[in-house]
Amino acid sequence: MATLSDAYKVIPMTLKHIIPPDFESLKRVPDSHVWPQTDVDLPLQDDDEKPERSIPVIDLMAPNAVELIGHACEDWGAFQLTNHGISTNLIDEVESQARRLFVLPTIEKLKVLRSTDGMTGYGASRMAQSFPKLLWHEGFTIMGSPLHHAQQLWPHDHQVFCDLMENYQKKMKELAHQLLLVMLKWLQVSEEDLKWTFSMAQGSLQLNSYPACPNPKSTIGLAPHTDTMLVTILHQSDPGLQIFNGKSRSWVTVLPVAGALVVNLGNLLQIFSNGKFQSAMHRALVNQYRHRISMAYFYVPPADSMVGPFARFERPVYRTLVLKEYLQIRHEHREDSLSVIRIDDED
Ligand SMILES: O=C(O)CCC(=O)C(=O)O
Ligand SMILES: [Fe+2]
Repeated sequence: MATLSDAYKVIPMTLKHIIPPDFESLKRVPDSHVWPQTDVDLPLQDDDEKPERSIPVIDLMAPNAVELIGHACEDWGAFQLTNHGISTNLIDEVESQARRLFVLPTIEKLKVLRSTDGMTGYGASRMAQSFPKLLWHEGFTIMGSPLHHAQQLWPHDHQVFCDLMENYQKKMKELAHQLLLVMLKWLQVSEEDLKWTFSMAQGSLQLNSYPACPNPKSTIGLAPHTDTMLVTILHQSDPGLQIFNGKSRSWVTVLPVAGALVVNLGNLLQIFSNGKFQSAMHRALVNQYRHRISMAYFYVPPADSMVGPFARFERPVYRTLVLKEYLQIRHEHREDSLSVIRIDDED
């Protein structure tokens, strides 16, 4: 079975794009990180968003959860989820371990720098190299056990970090699976259609750090993007996440709701659902006073699995291809990758 790491080996990053700056030492935003105003035109303000304009908050245990989730996937490609069964305690502990990592001196964090063709470890986001400007962000990616890296950071004190990160991934994987079953039900697709994914699915946990920024309006944490995989389950306790509302053509803030997790759909679900579900365009803004941490869990099929609209869709609007091949297209065409695999109407 080919893994995601195998697939990304052939799509290496340059070192320049992997090494984040020593944010702590920056008293102003360097030119390399200054974005054109049009890209950060909506500064984050506590009072500028009415909750009803933003993505829905859905109780997973509600009797009509399937319908609510189905509609949210169609209208927004994202929602906040409560009553999901993951304890607040676990989430808080994982966040505090993530913070423990990111507040280490840069020289320590560079000990676990991701390699140019690697998936795991410390570094800038993979998406960094597709933009002309750099991002006010640093990340740490985990797939399974983070032991190898954790023991380099904390030779005598890494067990808590490892146990929490492994436990969190296990819980996230179960929740992602459960959510996909709900989505399949709404799409009237049998579980069999994603059987291979379910039995071989991998996941990756992306810890995100957005240090407090001297001039938050001039830069961006994560530039607008959709996620590539099936679903992303995100925790944020400080605001910063925004989702693009295609209907009103505006960015809406996703204010953190205590205990809720944000679910957003990736490109693969848009493909599998034949465009009935959409992958949500989103971005992360930075702020002047708080060092914001978020945790994103990506649920990923094996790299050699087939990706295409479910068989129940008689007129597929996307062609079916191997995930590895899609990842290459995605790398080359970024947000246009779904149009590249679209089947034209006249055929
Ligand atoms: O930090 C956030 O709110 C967003 C993170 C994100 O979009 C990602 O990791 O892909
Ligand atoms: Fe994302």
